[in-house]
Amino acid sequence: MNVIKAEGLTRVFTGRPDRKNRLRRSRHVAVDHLDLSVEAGESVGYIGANGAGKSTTIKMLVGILVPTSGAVTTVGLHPLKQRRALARRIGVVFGQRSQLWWDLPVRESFSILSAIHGLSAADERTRTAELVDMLEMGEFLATPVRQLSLGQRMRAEVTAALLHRPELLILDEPTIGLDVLSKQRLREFLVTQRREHGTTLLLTTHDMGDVERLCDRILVVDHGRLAFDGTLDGLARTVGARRELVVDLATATGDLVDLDGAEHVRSESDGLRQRLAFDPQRTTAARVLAAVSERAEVLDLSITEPDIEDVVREIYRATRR
Ligand SMILES: Nc1ncnc2c1ncn2[C@@H]1O[C@H](COP(=O)(O)OP(=O)(O)OP(=O)(O)O)[C@@H](O)[C@H]1O
Repeated sequence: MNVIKAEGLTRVFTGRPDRKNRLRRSRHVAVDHLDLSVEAGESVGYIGANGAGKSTTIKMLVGILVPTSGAVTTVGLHPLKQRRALARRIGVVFGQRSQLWWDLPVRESFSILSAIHGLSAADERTRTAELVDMLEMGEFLATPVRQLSLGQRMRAEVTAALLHRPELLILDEPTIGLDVLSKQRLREFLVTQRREHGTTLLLTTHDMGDVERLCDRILVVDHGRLAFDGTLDGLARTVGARRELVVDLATATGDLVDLDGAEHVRSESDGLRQRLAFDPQRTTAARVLAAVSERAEVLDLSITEPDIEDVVREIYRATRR
C-alpha cells in the first residue's frame, strides 16, 4: 500500500505586490511538480540543500499547507479534507516546533495527548510505560518541558508523536543539535520502533549519520524537484560518499597504501599523520584501524563523516550534467 502518494505536487509562494506595479508580485516555486510514492514499512530520508523544499513538502503531506496544484494522499487520506482522521494515523515531529506543553511536567503532556487521541486509561499506561522505558525517560517525567535538555525534549517529542501507534512517523530534523550519545540512542530507538511495529519513517536531515543508520531509501530534492531516488548504495555510487580515518602514528611511516578496504588519501608531517578513505558500506573503521595497526603504532585517531551538504552538492552536479 502507498503510505504517501504525491502526483505533480506543487507549491508556489507569492510575495507582496510590487510597490511600483501593484499587479506584479514575486513568485517562488518551492515544490515543483513532485511525484512521490512511499510504501508501508519503508524508511525514507528526504534530503536537500537549505531552501530546497523539504519542509514545504512535509507541510503539504500533513495538511498544514495547501498545494497550489497537484494531488497528495497520506495513509490514503486527503491531508486537508481529512485532517482529523489523518492526525489519528500519523505522528509528526518538527525539531524546531514543540507539541508539548511548555510549563507542564512531561508526564502531563503525555496524558493530554493520550486523551486527545482517545486512548483508554489502560492503553495510555502501557504505551507510555513502554516508550518511557525504551527512551529512558523515567528520571525527567515530572520535569516541566521548558527545563529539559534538548536531547531529553526530543525523546519526549518522539514519544508524544508515537503514543497513538501511528503507521507513519514524519520527522523534520530529529537529531539536530543533539550530542553523539543522544543521537545514537534516538536512532537505535527508531530502528527498533520500525522493526517491531512496522512504522513507516520519513525524515528530513542534514546529518549523514541519520541517513546511513536509519534510511533504506533516499530522496534528494533540488529546487522542489527530485534529483535522486534510490538506496544509500546508489547514492554512494553516484557521489562516492566515503568516510575518512585520520591516524596519528608513533613514528614517521611511509604511505599506507594497499590497505585492505581503504585508500590512502594523503600523508602529513612526514607520514606521522595519514588520511585513509573507506566506504562504510564495505568495511568498518575498526577493520581499517586493525590493518593500520599491523604496519604502525597508532597513537590517536579520528573519523570524519562526509558532510551531507557535500553529498547533496555532488548529486546536484551529477544530475545537472
Ligand atoms: N511561507 C513562505 N512564504 C514564502 N516563501 C516561503 C515560505 N516558506 C518557504 N518559502 C520558501 O520556499 C523555499 C523552500 O523552503 P523550505 O522551507 O521548504 O526548504 P527546506 O528544504 O525545508 O530548507 P531547510 O533545510 O533550510 O529547512 C525557500 O526558498 C523558502 O524561502
